[in-house]
Amino acid sequence: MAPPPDMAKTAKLERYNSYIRRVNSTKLLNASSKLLFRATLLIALVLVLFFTLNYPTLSSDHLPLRRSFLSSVGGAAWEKRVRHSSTPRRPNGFSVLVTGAAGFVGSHCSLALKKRGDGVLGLDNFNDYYDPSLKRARQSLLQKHQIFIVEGDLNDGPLLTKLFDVVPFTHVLHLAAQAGVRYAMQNPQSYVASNIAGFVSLLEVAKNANPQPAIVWASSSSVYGLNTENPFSELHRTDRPASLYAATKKAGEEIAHTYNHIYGLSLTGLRFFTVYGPWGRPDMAYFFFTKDILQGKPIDVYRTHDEREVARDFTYIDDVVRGCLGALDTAEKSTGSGGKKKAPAQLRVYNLGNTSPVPVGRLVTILEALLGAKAKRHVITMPSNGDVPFTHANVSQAWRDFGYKPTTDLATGLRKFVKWYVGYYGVQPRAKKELRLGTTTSTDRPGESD
Ligand SMILES: O=C(O)[C@H]1O[C@H](OP(=O)(O)OP(=O)(O)OC[C@H]2O[C@@H](n3ccc(=O)[nH]c3=O)[C@H](O)[C@@H]2O)[C@H](O)[C@@H](O)[C@@H]1O
Repeated sequence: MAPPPDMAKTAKLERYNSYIRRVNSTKLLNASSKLLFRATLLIALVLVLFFTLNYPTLSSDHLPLRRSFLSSVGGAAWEKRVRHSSTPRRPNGFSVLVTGAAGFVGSHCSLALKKRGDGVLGLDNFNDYYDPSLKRARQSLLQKHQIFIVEGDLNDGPLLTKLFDVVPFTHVLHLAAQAGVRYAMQNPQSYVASNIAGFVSLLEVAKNANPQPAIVWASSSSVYGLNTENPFSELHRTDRPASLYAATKKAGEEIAHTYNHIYGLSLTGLRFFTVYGPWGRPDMAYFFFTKDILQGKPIDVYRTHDEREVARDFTYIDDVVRGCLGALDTAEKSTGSGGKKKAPAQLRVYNLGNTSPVPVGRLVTILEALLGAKAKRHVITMPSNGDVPFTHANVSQAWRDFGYKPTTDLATGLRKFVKWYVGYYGVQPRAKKELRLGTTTSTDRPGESD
């Protein structure tokens, strides 16, 4: 029997309503799964960006990805900046790639080269071994002098290749490194990554370049290690490093030999002796002693196990810059091309020191006078941290080959450093008046802080 018409209508309405509910819930489901999908995509993107930009090691696998996110590399405008920065402005001027250009020695050398008309392109990874804002301030200073620093890592082979594709560098001044003797016990891998893997990465690209550049690079006085002959000569033993830092620099010298031997690269290693001065490195003793003395904090002054004072051949930055430029000026051309050696090439190593060691206690006394504040000296026996008791350079070879002659004693150099320090950090030393420190601004040129 057929239902009465009213009931049939109600049943139809009921079926219609349930159909609408089904359609609505499907729509709702579709909408929420779309939302879920988008949210997941967003979170994944944020995670990729986070890990890419914060990846803490120098793993080359991740660098191209990181670079493409930073997107500062490549493109016509970028290449134009790279070329402009590297173009010399004097006849027969050099075109120099300065690695570690935002570093202490790197920034000073870049400015000195630019000033005399050479083209300079910087490369720096702006790592946070010490306050990166100081590196950024040096970068701004270089930028004012038309020096462009490419932000990238030595272990990024494709980036280095790209740079050499764009510019036929005549020279490389390789100063990028993991510095610091004592920190090597805390972070050994960073020394291997920068000073060994990074150096090999650079040499691999340089040997394939056409023309091959001549390379001048920073070794270290620490390679003398447990050497007791005095003053240190390039002819002395360097096979007893006291720290991993020294071992990686010594490894660099051996690696330089290999690339010179196989590929005809012209290579000059410079053994720097405790370089100090304006725009210096905050991890070095003279720098953090200054900070701590001003803040009334105690400082550790090391003495040797046989109760003698620890001493260093502290070398002022301007002297070292002259040494670096002298080494570049006398570097012969590499002899290979396209990865093939054509003839024997130049291989050199030089001490760049001050030739007059000063005990650390004396350094503190000079700082006290300049700052007008007494240091809270905590004299302790040198911990087993890779430090050596003394350094003392014989620089006769650098003098003979490029006229290297240090001219700045520690008191003069520290006065220039303190003058820069108080200007840069905006502090007032009590001795300001007596010592005529004056003030300086953070825009002072390195090497011209007097
Ligand atoms: O000549 C070099 O090759 C090296 O010079 C410095 O290494 P270092 O001489 O140890 O310089 P600082 O760390 O500034 O130490 C200077 C002196 O102060 C001493 N010192 C350091 C720290 C401290 O708390 N107390 C102290 O008495 C050290 O033993 C050393 O004798 C640089 O840090 C290295 O990167 C560089 O390669």
